This record gives sequence, structure tokens and C-alpha cells, in this order.
Amino acid sequence: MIDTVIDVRKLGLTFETPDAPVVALQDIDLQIRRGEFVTFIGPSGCGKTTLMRIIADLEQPTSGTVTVNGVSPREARLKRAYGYIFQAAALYPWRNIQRNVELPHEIMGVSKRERAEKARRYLDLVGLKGFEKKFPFQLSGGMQQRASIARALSFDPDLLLMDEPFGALDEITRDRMNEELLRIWGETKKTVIFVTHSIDEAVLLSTRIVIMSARPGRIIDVIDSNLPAVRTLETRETPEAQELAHRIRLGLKAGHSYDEVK
Ligand SMILES: Nc1ncnc2c1ncn2[C@@H]1O[C@H](COP(=O)(O)OP(=O)(O)OP(=O)(O)O)[C@@H](O)[C@H]1O
Repeated sequence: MIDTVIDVRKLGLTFETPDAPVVALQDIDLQIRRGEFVTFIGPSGCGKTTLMRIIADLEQPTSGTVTVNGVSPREARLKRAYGYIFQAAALYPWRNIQRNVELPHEIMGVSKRERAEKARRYLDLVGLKGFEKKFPFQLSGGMQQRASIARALSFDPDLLLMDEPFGALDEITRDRMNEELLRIWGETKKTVIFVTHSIDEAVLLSTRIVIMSARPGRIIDVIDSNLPAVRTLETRETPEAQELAHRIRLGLKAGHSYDEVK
């Protein structure tokens, strides 16, 4: 099994627009190993989503190379090598939660019994046991987001791409989701790439923090976390965590971007 899950070299993307070219990403070099939890943090517009979209084959770079598990993003996508979780839960309102999780398996021709079993197992993992028959509108935002996480996990991808998945949630729900995610990550040992605007969230979750600068988006610092592997919400209050948060703040400031970050 290849240990380097993501290998990004000299990556750049310039969008051609009617006014002027927009240099979204420049000279990005990044390697992510199996089992890491890597967070991208930086000001709005620095290219975090674009970088994630290139990894997911939703956008093509204009220079440089990317491999996912040793193959091109396109091949990785066709092999369903990753799960992609967006900021807003993308659930079908006319299907109950269980049938939302089942849908992609249904399209792939998985038997009714097998897909029902999968959906139940992953809904249970994200703490939604007992809510299988509810429709999205009957659930809170956090529960809907957990349902989309269950759907992404149900393929058992080794890699999870999470683009500000908890950005729209209130702080209490967000804390719960952070705990939930720490637990799932601890249990499943997946590689996670996570985008956030929150320094606290980056500190709590990551094994490595990638700080990006304002446009053109570049990596200005990569910080290894020295926090213990097993964490709770209280870990954020430890001196080590405070020190890490401070280092992230300094990194963002060095990129002249701190004022734009919450
Ligand atoms: N299709 C596109 N055409 C032109 N410019 C684009 C396109 N997509 C993104 N951009 C620009 O590229 C830059 C990076 O955008 P991106 O969405 O990746 O930033 P981000 O760091 O994820 O921002 P946020 O934190 O606000 O989500 C921005 O300046 C954006 O306006």
C-alpha cells in the first residue's frame, strides 16, 4: 500500500476570466501521508476550496502535478477513492435519511439488503440511530450534516475531503461535530483533508496544519501538531494547544491575512 496518499508538486491554477487572469494557486508543494489529519487554513479566497477541488478532479490545474494514492485525480475519482463533504449537507428532501445514504449504492447496483445494512451501520456510527426514517427537514442542521458524513463514509473511502463541513453550524453543534469527527477518525484511521476558517478547530483536529496566504494562494507555513493523539474538547485549553493556536495566528499574520480570519 502506498504511504503517500496525496502528492502535490509545483501546482498552479490560473482562472481565465473576462477581466484578467485570476491566479488562484501558485507553486503548491504538499505531501500527505496515510492516516494524517491535515487542515488547510487561510483567508477567504486563498484557494483552499480550489486545491481541494483539484485533488477531487473537479478542477484542472494549469501547471504542476497531483496524484491521489499514486494515480491521477481522475482515476482516483473513478475508483471512488475518497469521500467529499461540502459545507452544506447535500441531501435529497424527498428521501428519508436512510434512503439518502443508500442512494449512491442504489445507483451502483448494490443489492437492497446490502445497501440497507450499510446505511444503518454508518448512520449508527455518526450517532443517528433511530432517525433512519426521518426526512431531512425533520432534522437539525448538524444532524443533516452527520447524515451526509455517513453517506461519504459508507463507501469506506481511505480519504475524506471535508470543505468547511461545520462552517454553517452554531458553536455548540460544531463542538459536538468536532468530537464526533475525532471519534470517527480515531476508529477508522482515515486520511482527512479538512478546510476551516477556525483556528480552534484546526488546533483540535489536525495532526498537521497548512497555512495559506491571500491570493495568489501559496503555502506559507506547515505546522506539525504536538498534541496527544487522543483528544477531547478540553484539549483546546491545554498550554500546548494555546501555543499551537498562537503559532497559527503568527503564521496567518505573516501572510498578511490574519485580519480576514475569524
Ligand atoms: N471558476 C472560477 N473562475 C474564476 N475565479 C475563480 C473560480 N473559482 C474560484 N475563483 C477564484 O479563485 C480564488 C480562490 O477561490 P477559493 O474558493 O478556492 O478560495 P477559498 O480559500 O476556498 O475561499 P473561502 O474561504 O471564501 O471559501 C478566489 O479569488 C476566487 O474568486
